[in-house]
Amino acid sequence: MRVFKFGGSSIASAAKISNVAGIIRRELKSTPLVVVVSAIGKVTDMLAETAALAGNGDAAYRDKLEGIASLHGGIIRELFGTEASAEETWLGEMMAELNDVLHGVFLLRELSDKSLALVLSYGERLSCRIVSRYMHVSGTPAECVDARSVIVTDDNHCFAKVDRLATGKLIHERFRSFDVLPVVTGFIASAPDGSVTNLGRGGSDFTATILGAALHAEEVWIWTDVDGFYSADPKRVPDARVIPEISYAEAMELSHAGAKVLHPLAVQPVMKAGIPLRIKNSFNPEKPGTRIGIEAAGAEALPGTVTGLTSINHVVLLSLSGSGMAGVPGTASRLFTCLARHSINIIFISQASSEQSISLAIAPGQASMAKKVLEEEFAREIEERRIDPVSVRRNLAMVAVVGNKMLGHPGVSAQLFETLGKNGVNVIAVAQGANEMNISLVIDSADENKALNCVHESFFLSMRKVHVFIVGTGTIAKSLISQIRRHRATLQKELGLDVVVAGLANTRSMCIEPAGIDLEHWHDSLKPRESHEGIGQYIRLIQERNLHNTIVVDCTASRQVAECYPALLRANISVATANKLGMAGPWDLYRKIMDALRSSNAKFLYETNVGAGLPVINTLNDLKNSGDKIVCIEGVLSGTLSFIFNELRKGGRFSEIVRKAKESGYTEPDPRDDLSGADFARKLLILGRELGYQLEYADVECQSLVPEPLRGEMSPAEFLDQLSSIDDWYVDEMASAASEGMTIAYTGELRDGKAKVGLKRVPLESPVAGLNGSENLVVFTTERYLKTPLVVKGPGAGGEVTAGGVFADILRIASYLV
Ligand SMILES: NC(=O)C1=CN([C@@H]2O[C@H](COP(=O)(O)OP(=O)(O)OC[C@H]3O[C@@H](n4cnc5c(N)ncnc54)[C@H](O)[C@@H]3O)[C@@H](O)[C@H]2O)C=CC1
Ligand SMILES: N[C@@H](CC=O)C(=O)O
Ligand code: NA
Repeated sequence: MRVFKFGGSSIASAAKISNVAGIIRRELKSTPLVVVVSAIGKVTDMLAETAALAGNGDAAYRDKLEGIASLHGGIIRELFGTEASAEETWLGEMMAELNDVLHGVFLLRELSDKSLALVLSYGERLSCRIVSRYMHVSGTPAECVDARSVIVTDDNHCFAKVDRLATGKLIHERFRSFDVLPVVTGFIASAPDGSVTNLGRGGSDFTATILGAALHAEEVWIWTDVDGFYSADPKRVPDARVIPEISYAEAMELSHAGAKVLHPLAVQPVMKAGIPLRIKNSFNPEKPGTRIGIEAAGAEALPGTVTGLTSINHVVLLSLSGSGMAGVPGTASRLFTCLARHSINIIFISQASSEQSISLAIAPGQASMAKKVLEEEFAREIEERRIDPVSVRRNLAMVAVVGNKMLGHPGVSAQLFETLGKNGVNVIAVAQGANEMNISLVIDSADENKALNCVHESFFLSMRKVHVFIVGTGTIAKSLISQIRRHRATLQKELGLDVVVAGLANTRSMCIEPAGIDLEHWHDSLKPRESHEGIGQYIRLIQERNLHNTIVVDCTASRQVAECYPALLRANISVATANKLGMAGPWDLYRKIMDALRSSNAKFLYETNVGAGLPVINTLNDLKNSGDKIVCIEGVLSGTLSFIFNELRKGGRFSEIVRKAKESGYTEPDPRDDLSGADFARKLLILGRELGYQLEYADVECQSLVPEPLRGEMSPAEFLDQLSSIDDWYVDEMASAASEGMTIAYTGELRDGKAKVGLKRVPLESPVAGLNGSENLVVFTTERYLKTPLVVKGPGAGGEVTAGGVFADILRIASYLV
């Protein structure tokens, strides 16, 4: 025999009741059933509101009551069709009776718990009769059983305590044998004087497990509108999944803090009797649901030590602190007694061993009252300054990780705090009981979703996500997007890493899609930006989204974007950038970035700032961090300038080569940034700063190849059109150098904190003269690499190699985050 309980959501309409009837009929084929029903969805709330209005002497209760009558009337007419009249007559009688009760409450303007319990009982009495009659007329003989005849309680009317012994006996007698399907009212019971009581909100679950335990049911199934206990609230954690099996204790831990699938009290009767409970979805009955039993069976349970996460969205933290608390027995006792006296429920408690402070989380609605009564209780100590005024911290949430197997398993809290820390979630208070089944944390409400998602991913999922927000949709960004698109599945398979491009923006348009932009058609998702905040709007929205493992990737050449780095880092958002205007920006910006980075848990990587995808910055830092001393860094660090002279050597014309460099994606958005030497100079500036020199851009000696007349305001296109005026000069210059066995190249050098870039004649056999295409050449002369310098050489510009370098930086950040 099984006991089935259907919640209000499962019977909220005629169609849903008929669906439930189908489930019952199907299951009856394999085992006898006892069915428990809640009130029809929302009806208990409507009854409570009606009663409250009547109690306040507000005649509007009649309209509410009318609403309740017509809700049930509609369902009856739909279910019973032409046979509805008998049921409608009965409904009319019930409503008249209820109206009398409410009228009394209205006249007296007094709503006692006893009257409220009576009013609320109509919800289950109505639903039970409707469901049982419907079963009956649709071919399954059934009868309505009023639980008041079998469940007896004390006289605490709205949260009554069950007399288990007497109840057990009555249940036995009533259900010793039954040949028609019993449909029992959930939630309600009777007091010793015969008045109606109820078992507290959600009490129908309790009715079901009391019946199940007394009748030695083989299982108790709670039918609801979700597939079972989720590993976290699916509304907040999209990747949450149904937990196949959990223990009774875990179910209680999970249902205490917010997971509203099951009333925690309901677990006790079946736990004692060792009867499994199952949570099932009446709208998805094929799903196995969650089985709650003695031990979570290994095979089916999710791997790992943590079973589930829960959260309470709004709590307030009260702290009682003061130097006069340590070593004074009785303070805690007075604190708790005082709160208990005022019926203030404590959700969370924490006291550190210094005994200087006790923190409590309570519901926000009780905070002011709690502060007031505690300050009265400790008035003397506060006056004598042994205890401080009670501090109240609002806008907080409580998150808990729960699991049987956390007991004696080192590393769970380490993993928990590490994940939160890397995501910049500040933990305000912590509590873990010695049963080690639950670690509860109080955090800022704004961080709740982020915390739940990163902790959930860390404990439950083999696939870890990073959310990438790209700025810029030009050459580098385009290559990056296509590299991520092509390589994503491999990363998922081989590294268990999902690189989700959650945002894109350029100067005019943007798109934010936390679940991931379709990278095949990313153009279509870009929408014009409405606000005039510039990129600030995008950055603000990224911060507001507050997704876990967020990386902003800068593929622009914009100063405005670079100026956002400090704020991003302070918000614990990591940055990977190809844009040099941060690291080579004014010293003040550079300092701000470095300061923000030091105080942040986020990462900031910029390998492509120098030599594009070539390992220049990482190589330099490896040398430096391992104790080598850099004597000199020299070579060619401009892909564009390298390309120009490599092509001139083959006989090309200057202006045409520059055009080709631009078309090949080597140049800066404005090629004058390359020809002026500025881009090269910035790279040496960055390397100099890496070495600890306080350099400004102006400190770099820089020779410009932009002809004087072309330096003014003009578009890159106009500039290119006018550039041919200097083609002949280069032809002559190359010829003159060649006549001496030399060639010209644009090179740079950083030595003793001094940097310079410019044109130079070099022998034809020198390595610089042997470069091809956009190749860069970086020569590190160090104490260790003195006779034979360390050389990094390869293409130093272009979409694919640069995007590859940015992608590698993203993956470095990801491997830190996940
Ligand atoms: N092209 C190359 O070989 C290399 C480029 N880089 C750097 O990569 C960056 C991008 O270069 P490319 O893709 O070649 O340039 P690009 O001109 O093709 O693309 C720049 C993109 O940034 C966007 N953008 C500019 N200002 C913006 C703002 N304020 N807000 C939002 N979006 C803005 C533009 O709309 C455009 O989509 C530059 O900083 C460059 O120095 C670094 C290494 C190599
Ligand atoms: N425009 C740059 C691109 C790399 O930073 C160059 O030409 O080197
Ligand atoms: Na590089």
